[in-house]
Amino acid sequence: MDTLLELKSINAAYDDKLVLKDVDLKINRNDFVGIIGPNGGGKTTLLKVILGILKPISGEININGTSIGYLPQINKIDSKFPISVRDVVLSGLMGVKKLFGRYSPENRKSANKLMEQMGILHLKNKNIGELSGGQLQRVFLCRAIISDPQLLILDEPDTYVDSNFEGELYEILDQLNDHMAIVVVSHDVGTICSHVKTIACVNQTLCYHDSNIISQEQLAAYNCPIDLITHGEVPHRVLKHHH
Ligand SMILES: Nc1ncnc2c1ncn2[C@@H]1O[C@H](COP(=O)(O)OP(=O)(O)OP(=O)(O)O)[C@@H](O)[C@H]1O
Repeated sequence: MDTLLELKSINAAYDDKLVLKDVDLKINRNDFVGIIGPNGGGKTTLLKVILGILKPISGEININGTSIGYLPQINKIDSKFPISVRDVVLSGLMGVKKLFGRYSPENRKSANKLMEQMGILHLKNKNIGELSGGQLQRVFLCRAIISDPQLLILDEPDTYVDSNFEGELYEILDQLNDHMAIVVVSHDVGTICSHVKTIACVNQTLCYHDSNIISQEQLAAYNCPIDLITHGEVPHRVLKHHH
């Protein structure tokens, strides 16, 4: 079981406000981890620490040279920046060698294939400022996976997508999980639990749950807010019971 990433006793803060406290997390090849927790609980901060965007005040991070693809929260992206859909997707290859400073025909082919798979090929020459939230989300998902990273990190990938694409999105993630580890943050506990393999609940501290089935009692014990759960009536959002 190859470890792609390990965090040990991480404390992270903004100014003097402690946001993550004594967090341990290990991601192995083929893991599919869902990160849940209340608003302001520190989920995005945890991703920032993993990505090296935020330096923790203490603790140890072992990345072991793992390549990481990242889908940021779409509402935090400045879509006024003048760049085409195709160029955003290709920019996911920034670390990959270009032929004479240009993207190779293979690069362009894989960008087209991904855009087709996500249903956005017809938008390839559009400026990203002209897209809807759901379209933008697909563009940035293509960008995150085009380099075929060992670890894919997604911060609320389903915020703007409709329920049709949400199903497709998780099918795509399932396929990718055959050869890459996935960490996904979501507020939709029901949806996330039915797709991931394990769950980490983040509310300043991190509680790791080695299964995708989690009861209300366990959520409460992990300090995760029960009001995150949508009860009964809404299809596909019923939380599985613990056996
Ligand atoms: N750049 C920043 N400067 C100061 N405080 C910040 C900054 N970013 C986040 N915080 C604070 O840190 C805490 C954790 O924020 P974070 O974004 O990690 O939470 P989250 O679990 O991702 O929340 P949400 O579910 O609302 O996206 C919050 O109290 C937030 O106000």
